[in-house]
Amino acid sequence: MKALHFGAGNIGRGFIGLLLSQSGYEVVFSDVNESLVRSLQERGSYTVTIADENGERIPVHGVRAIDGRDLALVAEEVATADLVTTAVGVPILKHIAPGIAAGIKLRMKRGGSSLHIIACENAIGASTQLKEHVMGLLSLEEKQQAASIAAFPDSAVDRIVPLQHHEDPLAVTVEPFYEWVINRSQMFPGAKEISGVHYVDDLIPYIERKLFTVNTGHCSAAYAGYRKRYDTIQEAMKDEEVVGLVTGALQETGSMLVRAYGFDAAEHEAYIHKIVDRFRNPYLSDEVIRVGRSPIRKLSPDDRLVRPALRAWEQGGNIGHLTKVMALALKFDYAGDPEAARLQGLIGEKGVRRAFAEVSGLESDHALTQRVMDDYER
Ligand SMILES: NC(=O)c1ccc[n+]([C@@H]2O[C@H](COP(=O)([O-])OP(=O)(O)OC[C@H]3O[C@@H](n4cnc5c(N)ncnc54)[C@H](O)[C@@H]3O)[C@@H](O)[C@H]2O)c1
Ligand SMILES: O=P(O)(O)OC[C@@H](O)[C@@H](O)[C@H](O)[C@H](O)CO
Repeated sequence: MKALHFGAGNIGRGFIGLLLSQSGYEVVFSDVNESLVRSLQERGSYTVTIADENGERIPVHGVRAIDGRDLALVAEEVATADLVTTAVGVPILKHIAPGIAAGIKLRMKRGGSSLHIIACENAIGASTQLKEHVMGLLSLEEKQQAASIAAFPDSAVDRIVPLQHHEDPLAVTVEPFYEWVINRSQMFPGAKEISGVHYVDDLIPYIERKLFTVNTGHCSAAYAGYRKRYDTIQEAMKDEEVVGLVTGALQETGSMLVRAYGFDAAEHEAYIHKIVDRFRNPYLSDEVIRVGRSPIRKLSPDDRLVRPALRAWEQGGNIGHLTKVMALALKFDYAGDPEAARLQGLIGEKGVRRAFAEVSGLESDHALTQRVMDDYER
């Protein structure tokens, strides 16, 4: 059994590649980072270290890697894979679509079996987004045929994997916790299950609970931490003011989620506590610039700040901490982050109100925009 995984980065090696290998797949990574691909080709293995008091080291053997820029090679691997997964970042999905589309065409020509293609990205409906990119590259006839051979189940993935700074370029340190949830209702019947994955028939409550708790809380710590000149989330989480903002934002998204999905309030509170503890993990060093990366994406309409805040506001709930985090995101001016630089350019060019309206999809005179602007001025 072979799994082709796009993106041999932190989550690719530290979570998806590891789980697929433990599940009996031969893992083939496709990546555009030449030195990473070369190291994987030369060594064919790497080590995952669990960031806790035991520091268990888990070897992952028998992996291969291909150059993701070689379209023919990518297509051949897609055509012969038993599973395709991705962890490349949402904006990259459109760039891997041509290789996947070419692979599906090849597979159809050869009369190959059905295939699941699962995007493991931090977004609602990431596999569906990938499907749209892929289907957009097929003719009408190919699209009809592809629908019976390729399915794109959405998924939610959760494991904190920081930027890695080791002598060994393939070594990856990850937190002990992980959760991978896949929408079974978008899969072909009778598919082999990946061990360690939780299959559900309705993914939306799971992905929203994850994105609007783990990722809302995480970026709250990152943007507040950046403002207070902390380097890592772990340092920021020692500051009671940062913790107050994080837990305040999570109370706001939590109340919204409990109202929207009928989650048990006490269980959700325990979920929040567990996540805040994960941010504090002393065995990890997770930089605020990673967690705050891509502020335009994080301020976009369906992401971890605007969507839960708008929904909470519509429900008549509190949003005072969330608007403050959005204001802090507008002040995330780390020059090494292309989106942060673009956002600061937009603010300089159009003013902060119009820049926020543009990235958030909210009207300039929306009540929520006004509250973000008030916090920004403060
Ligand atoms: N790191 C985490 O804690 C974490 C947890 C859950 C989800 N995620 C999500 O997983 C995704 C990847 O995050 P990451 O932290 O692993 O990032 P990363 O930068 O470590 O890894 C991304 C990899 O994709 C590769 N890539 C870029 N363009 C490519 C292409 N065209 N073809 C093949 N590979 C390509 C990069 O070279 C890189 O190795 C993101 O969507 C992120 O939101 C990350
Ligand atoms: O990957 P991003 O940029 O969407 O978000 C940064 C972090 O919050 C994220 O990578 C978390 O570490 C991860 O989502 C935990 O499961």
